[in-house]
Amino acid sequence: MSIKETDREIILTHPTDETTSVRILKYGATVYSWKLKSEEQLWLSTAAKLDGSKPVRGGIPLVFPVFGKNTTDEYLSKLPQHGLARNSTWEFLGQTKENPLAIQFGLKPEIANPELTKLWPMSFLLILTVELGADYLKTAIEVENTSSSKVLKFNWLFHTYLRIEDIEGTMVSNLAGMKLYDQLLKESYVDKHPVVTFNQETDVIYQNVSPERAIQIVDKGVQIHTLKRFNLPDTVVWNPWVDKSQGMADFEPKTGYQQMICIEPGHVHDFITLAPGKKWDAYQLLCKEDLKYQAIQ
Ligand SMILES: O=P(O)(O)OC[C@H]1O[C@@H](O)[C@H](O)[C@@H](O)[C@@H]1O
Repeated sequence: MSIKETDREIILTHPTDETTSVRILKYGATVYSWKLKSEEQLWLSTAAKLDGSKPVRGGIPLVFPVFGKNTTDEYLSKLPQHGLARNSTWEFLGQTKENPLAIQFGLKPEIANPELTKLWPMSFLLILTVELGADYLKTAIEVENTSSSKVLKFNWLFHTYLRIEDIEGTMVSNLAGMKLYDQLLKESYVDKHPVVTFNQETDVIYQNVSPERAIQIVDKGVQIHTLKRFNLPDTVVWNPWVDKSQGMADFEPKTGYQQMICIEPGHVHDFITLAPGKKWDAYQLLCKEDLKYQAIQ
């Protein structure tokens, strides 16, 4: 059977290759494992809580309706960092496609975390589609404003933790020449480096990254992950390095920052505003592709 449902999760196995699978928790609709030909592609902390007591440290947590901690909006500012989608239990809606195999999860205020919807009393419907291909994983989101009178204002982000071998031998290509906001320096500037490399804590938001640019994670000259995006103009690049990892109780092992890099496609630099009854959609696609350096404009 290609789809297995338990109380806490859904496990998809590729119909023609049982070494390719994806596991999704109902809590947060969090993809927490993606094995491609037996090899795990995502990073997951060994101390991650998978019991619904806390957002998952690893995999692909979903960030909605706010990225980070908002301080200005009347309602969004009341929500915890990264919103309410990653700490709500979603409804499993079932299979939508057989080949490639796809399933859906839904979230609406009636079933979302009541402590949080109380703080952000908006009408919305989120549909997450997870599609498992023989050589890719696609996560697609549709947001609908189900209110008949109020505008829905939100951020969206796939908080993707990719597994890598060694952060110091890793680089990220095709972000050069982009404007970024450095969340640590609290400064904006244009990244003039030909590739992104890592030797300290990094927390930056690249803005207006063209969808034509496939973001590639390269380990010692070899492509290990390729990330494609639709309707997600911003890309957050995050690695907590030594001190920040020490401060996160659910980040284990403490040396784990060497084996992970978060490349997070989203719409976070500004808010999406949806008129009553309207829908917005976006996706990220993780795959493998030959190394391709794209021209810097
Ligand atoms: O600890 P959290 O809430 O999961 O956030 C982890 C990180 O998420 C990243 O998206 C942010 O850019 C970082 O600033 C943040 O530290």
